[in-house]
Amino acid sequence: MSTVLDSIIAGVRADLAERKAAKPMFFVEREAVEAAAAISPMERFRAPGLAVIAEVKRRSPSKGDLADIVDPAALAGAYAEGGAAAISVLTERHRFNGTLADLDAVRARVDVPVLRKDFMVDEYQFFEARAHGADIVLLIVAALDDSELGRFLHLSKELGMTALVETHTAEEVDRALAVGAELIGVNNRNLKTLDVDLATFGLLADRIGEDAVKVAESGILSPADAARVASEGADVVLVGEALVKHGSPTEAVAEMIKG
Ligand SMILES: O=C(O)c1ccccc1NCC(=O)[C@H](O)[C@H](O)COP(=O)(O)O
Repeated sequence: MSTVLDSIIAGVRADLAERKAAKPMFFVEREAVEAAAAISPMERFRAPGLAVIAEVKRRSPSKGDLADIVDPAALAGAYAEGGAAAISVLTERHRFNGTLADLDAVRARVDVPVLRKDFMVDEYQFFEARAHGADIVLLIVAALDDSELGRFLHLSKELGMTALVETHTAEEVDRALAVGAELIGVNNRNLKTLDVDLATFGLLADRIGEDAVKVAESGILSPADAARVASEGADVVLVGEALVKHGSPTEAVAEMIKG
């Protein structure tokens, strides 16, 4: 049976085919090599205290329209002012109303690392991410086989980027560890059903162990939720909805950090 994730990826592949036709790989590879070097988020993520990856998120398959973000750079600047350790920018068009132009605008505004949050299924997207200034890319274990996972992790590193390897089950955590992921996310949202269960992070955190940096993703709606996952071992939280709907993004990030 086809899942939400399958249908998102079908749209991503169709868009990708258009971009590849408009700008062949050779040109994107050159732009990636010429881009300013990527910034590693790992030192900040490993530092004491909870780090926040603050997301620029207009809409989502689970919640529909969330916020009318006309100036993503201003939002990212406000997040950085509140102490965000990194900014996540959704660049998928059909379900999230994001663009690569959002990534460009955010990259130009902030000095903290920037995550290109998309559904990465093809080498081209990694060169493209780097060409547009991304420092971090997302690898969703549920969307990739082991060979793709290993290849894309390696390619991310070769381009100087850090891969956030996203899991949702014990088996996916084991697959992430097997390819040597150093930054592992547990998504509290099941991308096949869109159900959110904040307990997911706590159930999987121990399995990740102490070597990898642990990121709790999705469904963190309040500082109390952030404090909960931090107490369960999260080094980092990735937050979208709660920040874009808060009204004062700088304060919202600062409150999440305090927990
Ligand atoms: O947000 C969704 O509905 C969604 C559905 C299908 C695939 C991915 C989806 N979201 C991407 C994310 O990972 C979240 O934007 C991110 O973790 C922040 O989540 P939240 O704080 O709950 O907005």
